[in-house]
Amino acid sequence: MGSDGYFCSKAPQLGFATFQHVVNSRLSVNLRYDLEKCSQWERCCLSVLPIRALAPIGDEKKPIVTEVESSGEGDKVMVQLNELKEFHKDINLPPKPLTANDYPSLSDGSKMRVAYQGLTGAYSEDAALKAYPNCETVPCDEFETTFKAVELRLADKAVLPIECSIGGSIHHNYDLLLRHRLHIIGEVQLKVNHCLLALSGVRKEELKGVMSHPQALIQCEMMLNDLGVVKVGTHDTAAAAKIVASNGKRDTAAIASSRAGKIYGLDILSEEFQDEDDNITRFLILAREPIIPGTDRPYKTSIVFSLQEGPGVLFKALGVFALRNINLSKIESRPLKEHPLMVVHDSNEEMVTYFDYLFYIDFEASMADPNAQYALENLQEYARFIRVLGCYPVERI
Ligand SMILES: O=C(O)C(=O)C[C@]1(C(=O)O)C=C[C@@H](O)C=C1
Repeated sequence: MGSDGYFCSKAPQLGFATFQHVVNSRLSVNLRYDLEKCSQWERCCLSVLPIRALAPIGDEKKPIVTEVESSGEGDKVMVQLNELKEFHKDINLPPKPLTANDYPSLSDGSKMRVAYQGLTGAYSEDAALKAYPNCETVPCDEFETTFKAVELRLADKAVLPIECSIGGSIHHNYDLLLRHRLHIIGEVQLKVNHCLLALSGVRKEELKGVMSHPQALIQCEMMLNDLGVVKVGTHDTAAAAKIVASNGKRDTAAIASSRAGKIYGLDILSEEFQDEDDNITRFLILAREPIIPGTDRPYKTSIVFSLQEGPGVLFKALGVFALRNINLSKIESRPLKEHPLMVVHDSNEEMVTYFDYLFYIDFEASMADPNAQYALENLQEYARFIRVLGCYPVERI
């Protein structure tokens, strides 16, 4: 066994399952699970886990810190090609291992470090602060860096935008959820009110260009077309505000939040600049450990699966939820990159190829609910692979 992970062999007829935990290809812990004593939810996981362990999906490699240095490019985490280039603020020292005291209490969010993509003033930081008002936010260079920051214990949680009510799904982040092993432990629905920001005294008529994150540019597309300006994409909305503030150009504005305007000293030319009044972005909160699902309040479960070949398999797969009256709140498909083509034989034994997909589904039920467990057991009949990405309380806006 070459890589880290859980490996499971199941012997339900004997009443137990064996787990082997392999770390750094060396350390191995064997766990014998007594099926009689397992709750239904645990048993359901046992049956889903082997599929997950065997599925050759995603990048199994864990990031390795090979270098720690300060790039002096501001306070952002950049972990590239398995290298930690810089961690937050001004530390030049390697990250110190966390002790039990470093673990924050979940009750008030104090001391918790939450990684997000962007500069200070980005909407993702607003989402982090909405979820954990007293947290320390950790700005990161890329979305993938937020995952690595949590994996490397430089942050406790990551906040990741996953879909916008105007622009739709953020596909790259769906791919990252599968490539990494973090768990979804919550969601944040954030009302996004864009402002058109410029240097003091600038009028709209003077503008030739507007900068922002591509999602924000999409959300304000009609307004920008009316202005007749050139749209320029930036890493995040706060970065656009920072560039406009620091380059001193009076013909360029930024789309960002009013908070970003204050931070970077820009004037607001227009508020609620988005094309639709109701502009909501949904963020996921990710952590190294899953939360224990409950039934005390409405919960949502996010899964990803790929399907066996055959007619109507997707219909049957979705049927396992409909049959149990479980509502689906989201479905997204992504190409199965390692095996993009599915080869099947038709009735004349001719070879036919289809694109092959991963399906991401959010369903409105808790994994503590037997109904949801039966649905997943049933789904296994049609799936080649299933992974539970997380079960978490539903956030209503
Ligand atoms: O650029 C930011 O401020 C972000 O937090 C990213 C992001 C996104 O990726 O959708 C978040 C919310 C808004 O929809 C626009 C941009």
